[in-house]
Amino acid sequence: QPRPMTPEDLWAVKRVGAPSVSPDGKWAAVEVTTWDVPKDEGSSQLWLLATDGSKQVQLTHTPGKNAGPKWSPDGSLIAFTSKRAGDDGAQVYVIAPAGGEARRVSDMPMSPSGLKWGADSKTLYAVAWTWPDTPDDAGYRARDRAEKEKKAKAVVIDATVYRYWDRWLTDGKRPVVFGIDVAGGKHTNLMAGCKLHLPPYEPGADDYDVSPDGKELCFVGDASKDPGLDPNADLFALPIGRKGEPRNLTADNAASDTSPVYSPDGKSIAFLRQTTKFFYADRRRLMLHDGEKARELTADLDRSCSSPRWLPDGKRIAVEVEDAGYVRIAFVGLDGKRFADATKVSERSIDFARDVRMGVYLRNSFDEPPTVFAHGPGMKEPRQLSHFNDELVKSWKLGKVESVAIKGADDAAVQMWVFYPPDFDPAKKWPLVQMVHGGPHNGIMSEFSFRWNPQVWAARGYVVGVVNFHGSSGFGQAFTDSITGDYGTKPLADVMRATDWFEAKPWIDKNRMAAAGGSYGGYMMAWLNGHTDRFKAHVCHAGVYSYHSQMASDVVSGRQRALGAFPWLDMEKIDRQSAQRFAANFKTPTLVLHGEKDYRVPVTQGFEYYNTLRQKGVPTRLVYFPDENHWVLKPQNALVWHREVFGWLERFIGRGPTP
Ligand SMILES: CSCC[C@H](NC(C)=O)C(=O)N[C@@H](C)C(=O)N[C@@H](CO)C(=O)O
Repeated sequence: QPRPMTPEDLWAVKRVGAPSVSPDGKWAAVEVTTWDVPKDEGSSQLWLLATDGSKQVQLTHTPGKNAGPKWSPDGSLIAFTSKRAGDDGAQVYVIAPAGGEARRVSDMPMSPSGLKWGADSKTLYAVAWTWPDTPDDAGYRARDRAEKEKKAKAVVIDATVYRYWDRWLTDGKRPVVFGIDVAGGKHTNLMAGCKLHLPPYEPGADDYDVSPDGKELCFVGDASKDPGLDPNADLFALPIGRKGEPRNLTADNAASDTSPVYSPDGKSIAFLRQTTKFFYADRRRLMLHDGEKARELTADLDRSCSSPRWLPDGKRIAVEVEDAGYVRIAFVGLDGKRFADATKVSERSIDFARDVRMGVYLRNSFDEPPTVFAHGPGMKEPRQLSHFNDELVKSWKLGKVESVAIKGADDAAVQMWVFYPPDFDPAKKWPLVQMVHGGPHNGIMSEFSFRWNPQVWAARGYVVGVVNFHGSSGFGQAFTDSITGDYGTKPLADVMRATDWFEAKPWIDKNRMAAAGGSYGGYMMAWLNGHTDRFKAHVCHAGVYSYHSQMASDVVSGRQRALGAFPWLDMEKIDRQSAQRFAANFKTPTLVLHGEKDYRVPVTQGFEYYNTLRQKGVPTRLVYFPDENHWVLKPQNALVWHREVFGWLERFIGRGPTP
């Protein structure tokens, strides 16, 4: 008998990672993560999925994390990272697709990640953090020991960016690319002595590529004087195994150039380009560099591209594109011609078989956790390969999801998702929760969320509205950029107009409406509190309370563009966009939640908001997570989060239809 979905279900889902397909297209390797909630621990194992859909076979059994499988071009091995007995940190392992014992390839003092194979299947490449002045392992180990033995824990900072997300960047280590010999395990820092490094933010396989002949590394680096102050990520080509300086391939562009991938013949490099500085949501264009110059392939596409991947024919490049509520994989020809399916699901992480026409990718939607599918000639429809969650998904009684077009700020068309409770009866009156997304330049696509999952909220008996308000991604660049310099006004108007839309429905109980949001969505909670009393309760997770206080964020450069001014040049402008300015109006009971390791919206923002509400006598409660960052990622904490959030909503707007 199907039943409503619960927060526990989010931890019962087996979380499937990006597939890697065998060259002959017969198998896909994936990482599958399962969670032991009582132990608060995750474990990842590798599985093989037959692309004829006939079977799924577990390949690794060692407890812990076996991560990021990559199939070798000759088909003989699958590389992955794992921390096993005797390893200080994760190392590179290989395993035969037929199974058996995995073999440790690397023995590095650091933990490599972001693996890629060389075209000859003899070399693996990986990202690892090291000190620029410790070229060998002995030097690294000595420095590592010395750092750990230091009694003084004080950190002296003279960099612009010194921490990112939840990691301090003050130990002097920087991410670089290593080459690792698969047979002997010898590792070499390919960037030793070149003075550049990968961006120290979330370095990974997308930040570099190696030419098919193994003679050149192309990596993302930043040669500007102070990349924190004036960022300019560029692509650099560096000879491997011979002397040579890195050559800047994208010096003509002052903004960000990223995600290089060599064409199968090695003659060109596909990559992504932004042209507006200080704007993280600038449209990412798909570019092609022929060794001399670059040209854009998506000039007529008013959408942002990510994750470029060559098709083996060398004539097309696949990119992921957010488009009006869905993530689509678009195939872009070298002449700029494009093709993308218009399915009502989202698709990501495609990998192509080398020797046959076969693409394997992840499909997901609001109703379906990431699931592996294959598509190739002879298949009328994409074929489902993974079945880890079939039974669980079948056990859920999910409500209907609708996409509606409303008139938002300035009467402009704005898209909103509406989630109905599983037992929705339009003859009854239901409480409403407006769930406001973060960013602000994110969009809510039809994807399965493991944190803010609207279906879980709808299952509690709420109608849930999710507005892709002005500023959201996936609706064109002008829409994304339409809140620059005025972060609050249009998104507020959109949420209010969306709430009018709901209020006009006979099935909404106007007296039982609440709003909830995280990060920028949390900003919108405090902003709503200063501007309206129509909601009976708010939930504010990791919210930006004051844009003055965001000077303590890990990312500071760029806010002058977002907010329209540097604070010292127009303090009033920053103040006008800060929710704090409207504190005199605060009346709405608010649950505030925040994590200590949140460097994006520092935890003091949560304290400021909570303390203000408390001093004013507005009902409030603070849920503090000492071991979480901007997001709540641990199962036990996530269950507390949901218990507190749902408890708060129930206290002020109840749940289910009005009796
Ligand atoms: C496209 S992600 C948003 C990035 C944004 N960057 C900066 C420099 O502010 C950001 O981190 N915004 C947060 C305040 C936020 O709203 N985060 C969202 C999205 O990651 C969240 O849901 O956590």
